Amino acid sequence: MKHNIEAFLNQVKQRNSHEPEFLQAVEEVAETVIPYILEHDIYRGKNILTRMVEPERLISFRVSWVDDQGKIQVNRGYRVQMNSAIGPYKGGLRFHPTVNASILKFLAFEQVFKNSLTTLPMGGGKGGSDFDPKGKSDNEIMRFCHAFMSELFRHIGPNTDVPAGDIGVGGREIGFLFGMYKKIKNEFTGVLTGKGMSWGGSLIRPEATGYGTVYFAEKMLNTKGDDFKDKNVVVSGSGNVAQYAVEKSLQLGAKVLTMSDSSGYIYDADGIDSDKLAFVMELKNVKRGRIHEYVVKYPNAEFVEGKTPWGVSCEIALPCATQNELNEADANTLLNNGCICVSEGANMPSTKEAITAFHRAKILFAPGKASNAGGVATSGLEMTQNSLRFNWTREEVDNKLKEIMCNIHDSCIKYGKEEDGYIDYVKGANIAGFVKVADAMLAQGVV
Ligand SMILES: NC(=O)C1=CN([C@@H]2O[C@H](COP(=O)(O)OP(=O)(O)OC[C@H]3O[C@@H](n4cnc5c(N)ncnc54)[C@H](OP(=O)(O)O)[C@@H]3O)[C@@H](O)[C@H]2O)C=CC1
Ligand SMILES: O=C(O)CCC(=O)C(=O)O
Repeated sequence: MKHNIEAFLNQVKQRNSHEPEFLQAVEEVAETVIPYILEHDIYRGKNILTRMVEPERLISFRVSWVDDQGKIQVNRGYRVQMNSAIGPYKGGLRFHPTVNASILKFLAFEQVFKNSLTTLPMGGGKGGSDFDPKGKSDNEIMRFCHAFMSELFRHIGPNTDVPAGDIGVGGREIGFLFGMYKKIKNEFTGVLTGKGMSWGGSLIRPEATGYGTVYFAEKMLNTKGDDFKDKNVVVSGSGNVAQYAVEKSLQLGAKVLTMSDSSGYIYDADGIDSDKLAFVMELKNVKRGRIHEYVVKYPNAEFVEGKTPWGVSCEIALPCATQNELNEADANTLLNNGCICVSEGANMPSTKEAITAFHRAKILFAPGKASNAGGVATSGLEMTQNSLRFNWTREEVDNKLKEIMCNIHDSCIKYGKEEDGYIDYVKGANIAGFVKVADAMLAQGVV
């Protein structure tokens, strides 16, 4: 068994030697899925995982645009179309200076499993650019988005590939991207999700990833007869996912102590209540400011520069910023401080060593592909509403989101429950995600 995993990983390493994040994501899946493949005749000898780690298509393109000084700028754009066995490619666009093929392939690979877990008919993809939105004017953002879509449009479509937001891409960017797609194609279709409410968006989509992450954590806690009430929660990030993870934690009666951005974190021992959260939302979504401005408004809180918040004592940790933001030392600190539950809002925020520490301590740990699947699931619901040309109410969408998160939790138990009763959510999510995609690939033959 060990030999099969090593041989497989060596082959993937040879082909993708300069892609550490992609290799990290593949390794985590291989370690849990290869044993399952070897135990099941229908999957053995079909090279399914070898096919799944090779993107069906990886598009890279030049994005030229003019900045406010009249200078011509050039960025690189990408779309990784990873797997379309169970539906059109689906996954976000990330605008961040660190974006490269490795990051987008890891995200697209994770997306295949995540989308399968939602039970909705969506394949996996991801895209973006090394464009840095920080400090850019609205007009620069618009010109960049229009230039990006002037190439991307030929590779996507409502039945082909449906992008959405991710880091650096929110409602504003989706609007500009949609506007250019509509102009070039002369059609009004559900080609993107995360759209505004007056032009095809779904209620609850902005909230869905953060809410879903908390719904999943609550389900995990329920297996121990526990819940969010009166728990101390530490959150990283202050963007879309973090904001709504904080909101839902507060609604469930928890006390949220931290939020962060790439400059550091704020620690508010009195708790970030709903008024303080409204301030953060205005600061981040409208003023596009930095998290340290929180302590100017709320001087009882402190700002810790250049650090992540994992040293703050808590029962529940919600990493909602970025990949590999929580390492082994952080995991041990969280465990020593009494943390009992980690639910990933971000994609792959915990390193492999951190996950091993959580598993060894047998605490509740949910990998992002299960716990943050509420975002893409609600994108799937947006696609359904677009096809129906009908909008569901806030309550209807929220109930469907809860049901989907509940089903994902059940799938993780089905494939991840161990003999001693401990639930390995990593194993559960990987195998459950794999089975549906693998069955579809087998049915469709070698294509
Ligand atoms: N939006 C969605 O629906 C979904 C998002 N996700 C994942 O959730 C995570 C957050 O995404 P989202 O909230 O949408 O993105 P946003 O752009 O809205 O927010 C990102 C947040 O993370 C921080 N951050 C980004 N990069 C780093 C870094 N290198 N170090 C420290 N902090 C960093 C940002 O700080 P700063 O402003 O300083 O850069 C910001 O606070 C990502 O991993 C994304 O892939 C997963 C599922 C769905
Ligand atoms: O809503 C979507 O399609 C994308 C969400 C996403 O990028 C993710 O799940 O990581």
